[in-house]
Amino acid sequence: MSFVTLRGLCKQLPDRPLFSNLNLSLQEGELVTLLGPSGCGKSTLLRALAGLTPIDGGQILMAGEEITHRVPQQRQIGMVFQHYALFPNMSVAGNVAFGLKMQGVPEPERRERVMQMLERVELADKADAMPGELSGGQQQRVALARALVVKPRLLLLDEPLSALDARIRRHLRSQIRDLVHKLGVTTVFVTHDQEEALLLSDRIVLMQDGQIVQTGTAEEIYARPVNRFAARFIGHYNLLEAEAAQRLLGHQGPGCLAIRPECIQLQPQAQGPARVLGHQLLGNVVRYQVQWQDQRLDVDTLNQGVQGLLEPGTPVALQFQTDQFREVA
Ligand SMILES: Nc1ncnc2c1ncn2[C@@H]1O[C@H](COP(=O)(O)OP(=O)(O)OP(=O)(O)O)[C@@H](O)[C@H]1O
Repeated sequence: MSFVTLRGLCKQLPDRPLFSNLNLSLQEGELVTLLGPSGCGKSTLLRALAGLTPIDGGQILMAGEEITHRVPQQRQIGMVFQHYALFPNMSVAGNVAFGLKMQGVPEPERRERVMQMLERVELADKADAMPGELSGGQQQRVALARALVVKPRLLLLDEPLSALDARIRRHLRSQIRDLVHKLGVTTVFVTHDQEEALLLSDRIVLMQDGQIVQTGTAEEIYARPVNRFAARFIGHYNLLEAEAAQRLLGHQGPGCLAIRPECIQLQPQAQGPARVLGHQLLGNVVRYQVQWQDQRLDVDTLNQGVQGLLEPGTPVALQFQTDQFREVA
């Protein structure tokens, strides 16, 4: 049975509907990411779950109870935002203890729970520090501890890593994943970063223009995108219209052919039918842009070092892993 259910949610903006009849279920203990481009409605959906944004129709249920009209304080939800929003004049321990104090938890238990949670986020030695003395990543861990210490039924994270640098981001990402799984708290994580969603989620909810385009595990969405948008947004697929797929590859089918960049091999060849246009270094992967007749393709290869790079203008032959072709609407 689902733990959280959004049923027929509607949200009207002054000039247009954002959601109309949006449906989503979350299982207890799962970590779900809302993924989509800027403006698709991720934050509004999260805020509706939290009770911070009123909705114009539909129902929200948690553990079988309707909470649609409950104020945020009555929903037992923990939230972490992109900007840390810690109380600057309170110590780290004071910040984490705040919610427990509000709940009337007595001092000895409060102290014990705060220290336990700070240990879990590896900040026990900073209990007496002030937020201003901490790095961005540390402040975000305090915000996480503050949200979790009250044992929320649902944890909502709105782009919590966006303001951090790449290395800290990676570390904190796996820390969040491990922690929420260990505590078994149902979690919704908003991001526009597909890599973050692929690495974090038990399930991804892919959104576009206020609608859910596809839900599934990282593997499912990556390997079986339902449409062009999903194919571009998640897998960086090359898209060939049916006519081009037939003409160039002899592929018969009514839909658009989606080909992942890593499912094409390049071979330098004097008579090669395609030509390298340029490349981008993505760390251990080199992404080539290749012109093949009227089509421009992205091709990913392993980075074998600078001496192995193909210069712009190099003629190449292309080999395709045809069993990885995917037709999309
Ligand atoms: N109170 C409001 N009044 C008018 N328009 C709003 C309001 N709240 C949100 N919107 C609009 O709704 C759309 C969705 O916004 P939302 O912040 O939910 O998107 P998002 O996917 O979280 O984007 P981002 O990643 O940029 O935050 C945007 O076009 C935004 O301008």
